[in-house]
Amino acid sequence: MNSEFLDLKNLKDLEENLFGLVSDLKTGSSFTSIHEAVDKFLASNIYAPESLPPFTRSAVDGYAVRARDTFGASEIQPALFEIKGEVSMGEKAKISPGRGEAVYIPTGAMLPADADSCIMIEETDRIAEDRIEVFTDVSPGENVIKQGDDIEEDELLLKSGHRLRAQDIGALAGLGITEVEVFDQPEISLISTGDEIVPPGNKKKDGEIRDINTPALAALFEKWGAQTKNYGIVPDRKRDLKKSISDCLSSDLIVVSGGSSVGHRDFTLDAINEIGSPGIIQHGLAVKPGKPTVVGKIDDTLVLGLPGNPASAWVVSCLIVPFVFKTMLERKTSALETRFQVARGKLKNQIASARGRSEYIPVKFLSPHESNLIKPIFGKSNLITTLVEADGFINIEAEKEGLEAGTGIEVYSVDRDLGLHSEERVVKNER
Ligand SMILES: Nc1nc2c(c(=O)[nH]1)N[C@H]1C(S)=C(S)[C@@H](COP(=O)(O)OP(=O)(O)OC[C@H]3O[C@@H](n4cnc5c(N)ncnc54)[C@H](O)[C@@H]3O)O[C@H]1N2
Ligand code: MOO
Repeated sequence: MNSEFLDLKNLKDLEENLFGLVSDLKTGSSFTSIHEAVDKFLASNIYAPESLPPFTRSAVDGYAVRARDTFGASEIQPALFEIKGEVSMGEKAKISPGRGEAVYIPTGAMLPADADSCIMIEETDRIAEDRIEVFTDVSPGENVIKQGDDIEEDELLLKSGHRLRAQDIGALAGLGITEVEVFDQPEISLISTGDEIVPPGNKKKDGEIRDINTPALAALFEKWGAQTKNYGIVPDRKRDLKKSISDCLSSDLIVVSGGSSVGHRDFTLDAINEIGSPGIIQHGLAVKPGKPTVVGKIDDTLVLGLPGNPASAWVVSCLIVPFVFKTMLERKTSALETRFQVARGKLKNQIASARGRSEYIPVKFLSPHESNLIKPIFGKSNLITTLVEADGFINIEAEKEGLEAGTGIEVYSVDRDLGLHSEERVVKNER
């Protein structure tokens, strides 16, 4: 193949290739405290070791009774109950109500053995030290949280591969699970290439450009649960690039930004092929932006060569890296279900698109709270503020020549707050 003509594969074919490449990459696991576990991925199923709640409890402040004794009670014809005592919070219920008897119970306390329901205190009137009138009837189970209502002993709570959220931590704590087995975070090394690229904090000379990709991608990958290592900026010399990739081979994934095309100073391809096998798996992706994407593998490390243009590097990362993660962590997914947050939008403008590559266009919700109108944010893939302005992307499939105004379409975003901050985040009023 003349290397100047890329063999553009579509995303689905790439995923099939990747699945084979990644599924044999081992992700270790270790036990971690639930206090450290948020956002980590479970490495084993979690079953409830006990029921939650562990005992049947009252859902109200009131009286524990036998429901059948309240039958027919009303405002006009209250039922009379004798108070037998009370249940203390945090203790075993010792007194049980017999026929026509009530036991005072606070919200959350253990229901006495023979009681099956509770009456709210405001439905009663204390007419003597040991006597109440009850103005309503209750049915068995009313105002009661049964043992195991939350979860039964041995029931599956969370599946392996699930990414732990704050509410999950609460459920684990409630069940007395203080440590969980989680997958080790995949390690991603980031290498930026280009003689013109300088660190963001540096003074720059004419012709130099500050590094956008490494900081942006490190933030993105960490948000997805990876550990990132920033190798730094490597000049456009094959020897240097080979050394930097070789230095990072202990990582699960190496992401090289820039140098993925076919220019005289684009060495990603050669570097990967020369370091080890199997080397380059694919060069060229039928995605716009992102055409010169490189995928390779050196021993047990996957290497992703991203186009240097910031929007291209971003789109390709969004399309490929979550798939790699999911495959590594679960080791059983054959297709990617959820890569992004998804919302429905309606195109304000007509959009043209060239056939041949599946195109990803940044869009912005015009009025997130009233309608779902979206407008495309056009700009070359060398720009970054198009992405800052955007709420997400739409996809125009490779075989389509564009979309009509008014078309309803899915908007994909890596942000959880899809569309909610459009108004505050305007970078340029009109492009
Ligand atoms: N003859 C051809 N030229 C180009 C083609 C092509 O098919 N034939 N494809 C174009 C496309 S599409 C893209 S995308 C770029 C990809 O080029 P590279 O991956 O080799 O990337 P570079 O040349 O190193 O950089 C491209 C561009 O991006 C800037 N850049 C690079 N790294 C960073 C960074 N970390 N932060 C900010 N900006 C970065 C770099 O300065 C260049 O302007 O190739 C086209 N050319
Ligand atoms: O594919 Mo390039 O990534 O269009 O800008």
